[in-house]
Amino acid sequence: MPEGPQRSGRVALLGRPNVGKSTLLNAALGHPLAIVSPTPQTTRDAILGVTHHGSAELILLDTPGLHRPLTELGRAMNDAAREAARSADVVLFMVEVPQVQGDKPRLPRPHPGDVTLLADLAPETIVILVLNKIDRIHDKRLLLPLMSAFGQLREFTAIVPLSALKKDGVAHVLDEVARHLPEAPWQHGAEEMTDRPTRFFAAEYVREQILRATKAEVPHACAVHIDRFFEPAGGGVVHIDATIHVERPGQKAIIIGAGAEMLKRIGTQARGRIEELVGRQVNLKLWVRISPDWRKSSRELQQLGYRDATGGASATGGTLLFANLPDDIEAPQGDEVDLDAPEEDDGLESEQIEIDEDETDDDSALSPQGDEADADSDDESGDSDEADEPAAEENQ
Ligand SMILES: Nc1nc2c(ncn2[C@@H]2O[C@H](COP(=O)(O)OP(=O)(O)OP(=O)(O)O)[C@@H](O)[C@H]2O)c(=O)[nH]1
Repeated sequence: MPEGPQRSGRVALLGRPNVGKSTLLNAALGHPLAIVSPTPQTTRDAILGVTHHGSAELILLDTPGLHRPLTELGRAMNDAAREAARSADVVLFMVEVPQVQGDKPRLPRPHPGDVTLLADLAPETIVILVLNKIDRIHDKRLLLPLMSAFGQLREFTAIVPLSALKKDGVAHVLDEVARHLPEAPWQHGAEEMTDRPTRFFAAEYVREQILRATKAEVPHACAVHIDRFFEPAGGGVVHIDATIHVERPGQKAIIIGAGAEMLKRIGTQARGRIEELVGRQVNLKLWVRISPDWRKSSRELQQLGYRDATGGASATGGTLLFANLPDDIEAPQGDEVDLDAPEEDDGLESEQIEIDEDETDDDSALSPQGDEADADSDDESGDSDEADEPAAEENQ
C-alpha cells in the first residue's frame, strides 16, 4: 500500500475481448459497477471507475475489448479503447492465461492477437502486463515460460499474474500501478466511484440481463436507450423508462418471449441491480423497438449514446494501437459492411455479428403495430406501477 504524497493518474485497462478487464475493474472498486458476461465484446464504451489505494488515486478506464471491427459500433468501441490508452499514465495490458488441456504440460505462448496489439503500443508507454485467470492453471510453473515469452515482445514495467475473479493478486497490481502514477492531488472524493451518470448504468444493467438471457447474435444486436429517468429529489421511487433496440423482428420476439416472460425476467433482474446502485426503489418499464442495422449507422449510434466513431480518433489516423490491423479500421466512414473482405492474420477476433440472416418465423409476440412492445417489467410485487402513464403514450 503506497504511502507518502498524494498521487493521481489515469490507468487504461486494455486487451482483447473477454480477458477479464471489467472483472478486474470491479475487483479494484470492490463493487460490481461494470457489467461482466462470458460473451465477448460485452463492454462497448470506456467506463471510468475511481479507487483510492493508500495515498494513490487510480482513475481506471475499463475499455471495450480490441477486435477487428465490422460495423460502426465496432469502430466506436475500438476508438474508445484507443483514446483511453492515449490519455493514460499507465496501461494495464491484460491477457488471459491459456486453458491447459489435461495433464499434458505444453509451453503456453502469447495469443497472436496480443502480439498484434502490443506491437502498436508506443515504446515509451508505461505498460504493466496482467496475466489474468491464473486460477485455471494448477501448476503455476507453467506461467514462467509464458511470462518470459511476453517479455521478449516489449519491455514491461511489471508483470503481474492474478485472478480477477478470485480477487487473488489484485492488491499487488494496484500497488504496482500506484507506484508509477504522478504526484498530484486527488481529483475525486473518497466516495466517488465513477463519473458516469446513474442512467448510463441503468441502461448497462438492462443490457447485462439481455447478455445473460439470450444467445448467439441477439446480445450484440441490442442497444438500450433510457427514455425517461426521474429521480425525485428528497427520496421516493425512481422511475425509469427504457427502450431496447434490436435489428430484426425475430430478435424482438426472442427478447419479449412467450407471454412477455423473457422481457419481465430481464426487467426484474435489471431493476434489482439498479436499486442496489441507487439505494432506492426503482420502477422500470421496458419497450422493445426494431431499429434495423443501428450498429452500422453513425447517426443511430450517436442517438443511442455511443460515440461517433467516424468523427473522432479514427479520422485523425492515430497509429497508437492499430498500425498492424487491416485496412477497414482506417477506412473512410460508411455504413456498409464488407463481410467478404479478405482478412489479414492479425490474430484478432472479429466483431460479433450475426452469421445467419434468416429471420425466425416467431413473430407471434409482436404487437399489431409491429414496432413497439410494452412490457411491464415489475414483478409480482406490483407495488410501484400505478403511478405510470400508459406506456405507448410515454414512448412516442
Ligand atoms: N476463471 C476466471 N474467469 C474470469 C476471470 N476474470 C474474468 N473471468 C471471466 O471471463 C469472462 C469475461 O470477463 P469480463 O470481465 O467481462 O471480460 P472483458 O475483458 O471486460 O470483456 P469485453 O467486455 O468483451 O472486453 C466472464 O465470464 C468472467 O467471469 C478470472 O480471473 N478467472
